[in-house]
Amino acid sequence: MLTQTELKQNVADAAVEYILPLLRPDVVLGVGTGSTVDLFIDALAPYKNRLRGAVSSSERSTARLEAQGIQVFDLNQVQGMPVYVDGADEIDHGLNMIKGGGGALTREKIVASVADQFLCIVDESKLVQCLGGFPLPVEVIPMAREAVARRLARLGGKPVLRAGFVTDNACQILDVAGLAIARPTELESVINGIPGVVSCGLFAHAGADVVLISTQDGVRRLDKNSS
Ligand SMILES: O=C(CO)[C@H](O)[C@H](O)COP(=O)(O)O
Repeated sequence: MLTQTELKQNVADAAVEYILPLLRPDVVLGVGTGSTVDLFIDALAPYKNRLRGAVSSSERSTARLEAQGIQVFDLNQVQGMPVYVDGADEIDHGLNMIKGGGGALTREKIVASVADQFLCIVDESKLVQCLGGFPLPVEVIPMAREAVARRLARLGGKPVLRAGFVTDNACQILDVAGLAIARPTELESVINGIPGVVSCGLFAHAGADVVLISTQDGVRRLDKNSS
């Protein structure tokens, strides 16, 4: 029986296999945040001379990339990237995701938006029929926190401040349990439209293009257009 860490290692290795054909000396990769991505960064390190570098979605990943000798570029220095690699807290069969368990959702969404494709890497515990078991992270501007929390409660959620946590954007996170996420695209728009919300952890307007799922029987792949 593989442990969750071993499952994450296997999908990190599979992600490196996936991106190897895309590497060229002028290529910059988009890199997400989290424990699965940490393993991906380490697995990528032996190939660092085959790429120009990376754009990172968090201070955490920047530190890990630089420790592995992979150059990190500011997004403003980069025109585009062939692929963005990141984990998820939940993903459904339509490749809609909940992200932000690590609190990096806003930068993740920004970097992903510049990439040609989003490669999601998860272990099988993250694949769900319907999103919402994992409380939805919502990044808020601190002065709007309580006003946003009231609006989220009116949508049926139970927002809880992530205590002691400050995002890389000097903002706060409300983790919202209890939301019925039958229509993720609509809910993403509604929450993003609340004044004071920086972004919410629903990735439905721009979900994953490909997901690699680590299982006890190996890594399997789902593509957006075939799922
Ligand atoms: O969205 C994220 C960080 O903001 C991560 O991708 C998500 O939390 C999954 O993390 P892990 O790979 O540690 O399970």
